[in-house]
Amino acid sequence: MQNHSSFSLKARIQSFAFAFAGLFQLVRKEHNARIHLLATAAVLAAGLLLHIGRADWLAVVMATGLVWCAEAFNSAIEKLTDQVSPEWNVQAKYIKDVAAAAVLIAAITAVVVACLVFIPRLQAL
Ligand SMILES: Nc1ncnc2c1ncn2[C@@H]1O[C@H](COP(=O)(O)OP(=O)(O)OP(=O)(O)O)[C@@H](O)[C@H]1O
Repeated sequence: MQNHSSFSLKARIQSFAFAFAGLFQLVRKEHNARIHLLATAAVLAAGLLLHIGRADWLAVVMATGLVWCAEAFNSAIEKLTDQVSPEWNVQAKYIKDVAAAAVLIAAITAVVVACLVFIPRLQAL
């Protein structure tokens, strides 16, 4: 824990370092994150190959970021729940299922965006 009374550039830079370490841990430990990494690489490659436009890139980047955010929060909530309630508990089940639903919603959104962006491009080939 740090003293938050005064602004410190060093502390801000350290916060970024912690956040990047969290991202690294997410990819290293969470199997779903590796699937997201593959999907992100595939979508970026498809965007470059199919020369999608600026508005399409905006949608693709937003949808991809949404999935990564949801996965990061879901993983953190899972770990926190395991810490607070290691035994089977109906509330723990609810919390984990709803957190997982956030990833599902984000993933469905990303699939819809990918269909809207890429299907017309593929049809035009
Ligand atoms: N302590 C618990 N109490 C009640 N149900 C739980 C508990 N832990 C897990 N569950 C149930 O099992 C499901 C899977 O939980 P788990 O923590 O294994 O996540 P997961 O979806 O397998 O995530 P990942 O594959 O990323 O590890 C939860 O969505 C929930 O329904």
